[in-house]
Amino acid sequence: MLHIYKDANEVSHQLAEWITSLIERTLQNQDGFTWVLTGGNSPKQLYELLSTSPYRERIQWEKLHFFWGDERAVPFEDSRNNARMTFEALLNKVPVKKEQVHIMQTDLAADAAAFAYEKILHTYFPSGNQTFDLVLNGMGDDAHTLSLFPGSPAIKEQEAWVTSFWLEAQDMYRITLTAPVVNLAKSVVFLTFGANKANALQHVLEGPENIELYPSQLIQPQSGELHWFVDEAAAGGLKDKTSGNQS
Ligand SMILES: O=C1O[C@H](COP(=O)(O)O)[C@@H](O)[C@H](O)[C@H]1O
Repeated sequence: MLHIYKDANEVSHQLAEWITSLIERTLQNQDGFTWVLTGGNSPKQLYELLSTSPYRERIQWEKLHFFWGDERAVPFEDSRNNARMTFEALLNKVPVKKEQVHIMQTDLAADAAAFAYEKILHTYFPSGNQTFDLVLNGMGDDAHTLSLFPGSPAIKEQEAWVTSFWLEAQDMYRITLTAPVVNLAKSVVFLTFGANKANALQHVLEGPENIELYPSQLIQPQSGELHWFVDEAAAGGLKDKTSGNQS
């Protein structure tokens, strides 16, 4: 489902409400909530909002379990590290214990970190039939999501839930969840705003399938929900701007 709002600020506020309501509804029927966080720049305002009233008080933080969709294989202290950004914007400001938070261990070699992370995921989801309650994704202006970059080996992974690879363009290893594990989630939501994303969004939502060029097309939950929270600028290239179901 496509949700279009005026600007980045409104997208972030609306998504903060949507996520908080999802957590409240879910915890009425189960005892925990597993949430994959995204990195990059787009979610910073969202994270900061969630750490403040009314969301801070509404969310039962002690029942949440946090994961990341991807990581730059740089030390936690490095400003490019996704987990570091998330701690600064959210996790340092809310009452969560370290046992609830599962960062990708960038102090290990990337392939070892991926292997270790996959083991953690299988302890949470032993059946392998359904995974996270929520996956929050961003999308780059090149239509990448997570660290599933155009032309990268990670977009071809059909078995492993976590993989790693050398990203030549950024001179670093990346560690990422793969499409198979994300597509087993109950809800996946993309947070995408800015005119620089319009071309990619139009191709991803309305263009022919081409996952090599537009990896975000890989994210098609098998039984879960797929939502896009976007602003008018990012939606500028869409032929169909009606909020509602998109393929
Ligand atoms: O490199 C990354 O980019 C994507 C998109 O970031 P954004 O700032 O354009 O939203 C992000 O979702 C991912 O976690 C990150 O590693």
